[in-house]
Amino acid sequence: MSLNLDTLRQQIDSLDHKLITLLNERAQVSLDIGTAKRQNLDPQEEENTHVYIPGREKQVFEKVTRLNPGPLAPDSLCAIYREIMSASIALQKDVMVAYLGPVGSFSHDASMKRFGDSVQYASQGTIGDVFDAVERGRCQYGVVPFENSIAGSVVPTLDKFVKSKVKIRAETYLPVHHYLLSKSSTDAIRRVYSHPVALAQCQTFLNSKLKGIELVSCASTSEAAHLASKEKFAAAICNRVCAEIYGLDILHADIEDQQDNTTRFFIISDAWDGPTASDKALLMFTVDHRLPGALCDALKVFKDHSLNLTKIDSRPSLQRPWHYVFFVESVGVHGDSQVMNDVVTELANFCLDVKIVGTYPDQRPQDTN
Ligand SMILES: O=C(O)C(=O)C[C@]1(C(=O)O)C=C[C@@H](O)C=C1
Repeated sequence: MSLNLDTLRQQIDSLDHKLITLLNERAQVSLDIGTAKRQNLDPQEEENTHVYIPGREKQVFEKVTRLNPGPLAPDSLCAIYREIMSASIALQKDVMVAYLGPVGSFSHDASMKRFGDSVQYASQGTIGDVFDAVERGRCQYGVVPFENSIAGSVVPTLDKFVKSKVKIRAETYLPVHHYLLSKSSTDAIRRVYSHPVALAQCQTFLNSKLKGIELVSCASTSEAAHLASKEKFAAAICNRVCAEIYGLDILHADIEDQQDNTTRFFIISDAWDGPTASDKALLMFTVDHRLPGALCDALKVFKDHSLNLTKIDSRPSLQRPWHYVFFVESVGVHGDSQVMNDVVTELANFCLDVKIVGTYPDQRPQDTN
């Protein structure tokens, strides 16, 4: 049977008509949800209402993936739904998201994948600036890198959590692939710019293809691309999108030492959300080092409550020399639950400070569970 192009396009036109009607019906319901969220609140509370609900979004993504009969690829359908919900957020409220810029950084990529195109973004110079933008209320949400699967914890983020009042509302995982971008050819490159963590992730490539070339650290990979675009014999190691943004050519793709290189980001805000089917909680506590076995006792509290730990790290407390703040993330528990309440009470018996830094839906990629 031969297919007629005009007839097929008429079918598409008719389907688009239905889609637009349905999308607007959905948008109207979303507006009503926005009104419901503000019901019975005083003006100050109304201003602080949260329209971004990570647990509900996780549910929607799971549902559309489950319902998808094909031929649309699951990732394509999720990308469409990302934008539908982004528009939905923007209809309910003006939302501003702070990220570590400039445009084209991995933080920018993570933010766009999390919030979509319809919200507004504010590029920040440092991770500290992202925290400050949220803490001072200039942005309702901020996106900060927390840890990388090769390079480990992002120290400036941990240190900011020690001092800041912001809370973690969501987590998101971004596969990280590095590209060598330049205006010149590989042979002519005299200098390579990148973020130190990215340079550390591309050691094998650098040693084989650019041995002995000057490596220059900068604040972000997109800043590196910006610098490389201004110099004739320079290159940057950065995200693919920087090629278009900064007018650079792709010389080498996927140059990271490990192909499953992934960075976990936190979405920070002034409040976390209610429990979902599967949550995590990140706690921070300082143990009194004069008590023998204090750390062991602290960790035993989690064991006693059958809580599985997914992350443990420590940083100097910045308040007392040789006192350490421990970060412990547990899975299968929400920060507002009775279990977490008991854990905090028991920890307080031998820890100097105990704080829940955040609680958020478990978004680990399937293969890391
Ligand atoms: O369910 C909500 O609370 C909504 O605001 C609706 C909706 C959606 O469009 O589905 C929009 C934004 C939220 O982040 C989650 C879901």
